[in-house]
Amino acid sequence: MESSQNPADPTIGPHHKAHYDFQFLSAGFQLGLFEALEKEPGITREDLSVRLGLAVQPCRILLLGCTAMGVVRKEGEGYHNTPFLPPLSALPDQESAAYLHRIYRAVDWFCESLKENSNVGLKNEIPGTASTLYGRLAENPELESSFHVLMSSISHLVAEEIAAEIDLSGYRLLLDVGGGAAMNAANLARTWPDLEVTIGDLPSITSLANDKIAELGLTGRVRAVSLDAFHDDFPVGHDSVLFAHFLEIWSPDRIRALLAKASDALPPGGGVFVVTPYQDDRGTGPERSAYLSAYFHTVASGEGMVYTPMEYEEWFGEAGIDPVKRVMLGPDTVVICGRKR
Ligand SMILES: C[S@@+](CC[C@H](N)C(=O)[O-])C[C@H]1O[C@@H](n2cnc3c(N)ncnc32)[C@H](O)[C@@H]1O
Repeated sequence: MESSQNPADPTIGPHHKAHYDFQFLSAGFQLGLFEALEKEPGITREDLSVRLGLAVQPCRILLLGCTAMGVVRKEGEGYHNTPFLPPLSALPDQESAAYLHRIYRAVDWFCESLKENSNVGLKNEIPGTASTLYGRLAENPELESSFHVLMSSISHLVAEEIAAEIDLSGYRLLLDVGGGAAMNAANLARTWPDLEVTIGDLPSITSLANDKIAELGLTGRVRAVSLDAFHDDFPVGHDSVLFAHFLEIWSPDRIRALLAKASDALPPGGGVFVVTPYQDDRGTGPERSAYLSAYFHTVASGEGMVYTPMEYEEWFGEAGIDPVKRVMLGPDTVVICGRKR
């Protein structure tokens, strides 16, 4: 039996109270509790209530929940973060926490989204008229910038591994479709000194990406251009295409169309690399594939989910791309590598 089918505690117990745990964590981030404890370890409850702008009793309730969960520790009268927190606090700075809070609210519409087969969470919680999260972000510049801060911090966790594990030694010009704020492009360009990278992303992102590229001193080898992957032709002349954290946003039909477009734009032997969250081929997990699928369906697009490597390999075949290998990056991310016939 695969581990994803065999959770440590198979009872419903921890799950039916999970909304409380989540609220303690979410409030801790939003109110700056963990940041305050990082700056002033051992601070007392009374001082914390002043720092966080909370009345004494609400602050006490927050601390009770966080210590009960084990994310905060009390020693004498002072409070400390525990080692359970850093993987989380590494992600949400205040800006990202504000963004995540919106997403948490939107995911509350999961059941309605399943019934309507549509991203009801996006429609009800993120202002704007576009049908996808990315379109609505373009309508909300502050939210868009928070999204990219957060996305970069998530991509950062695997970006170095991607650069270490994907062999681009045979390629000179990579097209990074939906490349966002250049996290992967920058790492790949640093790893492969002969490589040039074109990031194709929505117009609202390109100047953000180009500023980042300039800041990293990579202008000349990395550039961002405006590309709507569905409606524009892919720029010509590239010998490899990267889809990182991109294809899973979309439906199988749209993924097939994107892979066909990539294949058409490449010469024979051209490389195709899909970096995506991992779902095992039997469709049983891991957990992160389930969470992210709920997110894509309820918020991001209403049409995507985390697919299995086997599905990508079939879609590669239909597009005239031979699957070459799968590379796991930790337990939750896979790179599916292919070569155009
Ligand atoms: C989940 S982010 C991934 C960013 C980056 N590849 C990474 O791994 O960090 C998805 C990206 O797709 C872009 N995007 C969404 N719709 C797009 C479209 N139609 N054409 C091109 N890019 C698009 C978004 O702006 C965003 O930067």
